[in-house]
Amino acid sequence: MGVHIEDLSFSYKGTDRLILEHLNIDVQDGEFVCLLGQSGCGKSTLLRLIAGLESPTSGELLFDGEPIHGASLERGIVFQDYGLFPWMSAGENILLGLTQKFPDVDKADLKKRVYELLEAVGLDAKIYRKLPKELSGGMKQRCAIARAFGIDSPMLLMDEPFGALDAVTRARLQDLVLSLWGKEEEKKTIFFVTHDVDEALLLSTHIYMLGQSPSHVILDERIPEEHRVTRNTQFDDKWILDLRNKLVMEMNRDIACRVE
Ligand SMILES: Nc1ncnc2c1ncn2[C@@H]1O[C@H](COP(=O)(O)OP(=O)(O)OP(=O)(O)O)[C@@H](O)[C@H]1O
Repeated sequence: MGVHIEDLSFSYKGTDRLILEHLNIDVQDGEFVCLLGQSGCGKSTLLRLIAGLESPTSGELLFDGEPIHGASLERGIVFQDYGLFPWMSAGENILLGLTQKFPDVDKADLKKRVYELLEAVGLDAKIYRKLPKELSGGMKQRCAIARAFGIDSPMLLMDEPFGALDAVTRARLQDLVLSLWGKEEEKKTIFFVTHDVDEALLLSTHIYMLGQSPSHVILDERIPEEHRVTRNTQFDDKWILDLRNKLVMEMNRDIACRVE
């Protein structure tokens, strides 16, 4: 489902510092959107607004044409720190999400679905009974992704989900999310926060770069289907390389503005 943001400004309650100012965003159903920008520029804040955890100070924020009022299972969230309850097993964490979303479905059927989801994210059935502390970071994030895709929200908000992972695990999970997103007939709309230009170019169909203080959109780039790249072709496409240079230059310019 699409998101339309018009002239949005935002300050956290009890403060008068503007974090976001005159922000405009237009995202269509099924797009994979990456939010790029320097640390502290307001990417997570924007995600919290779309999640319904904060409300705009002024301006318009519409989800599927309607204003957002509070959090909803229509918009799943995946955090960098996995967001798993430490006292529940991995399987129970995934099951909890399914029970909340599908309260009328038989528990045994939901449990079966948890095993299917574990398999879909490349985890052994034995993981069901493990506590999060017994799992590696990559395994925990696979569980969080299984939970998010299991809930089957039309929109997924991912806040630097791979930021704490090593490069190899990160690459595997990028491929996993892309393949889960790509194989769905009705694709989820994904908002994915990252600092990493190459990650954004690999994953997204649409990139927004946010500038700092207060944050606003400094670049809005859609990646046409014919220029979608894979890990192996990432550096072959001239159009993508030009876009990469543009993104890196804008990011550097934004850092320089801040330093001066
Ligand atoms: N609850 C809060 N109350 C007041 N200010 C906040 C709150 N949360 C974040 N901020 C401020 O809002 C600004 C934007 O923070 P935000 O976490 O959205 O940035 P970010 O781009 O996601 O950063 P990073 O990439 O480092 O995660 C920062 O200056 C931060 O200090």
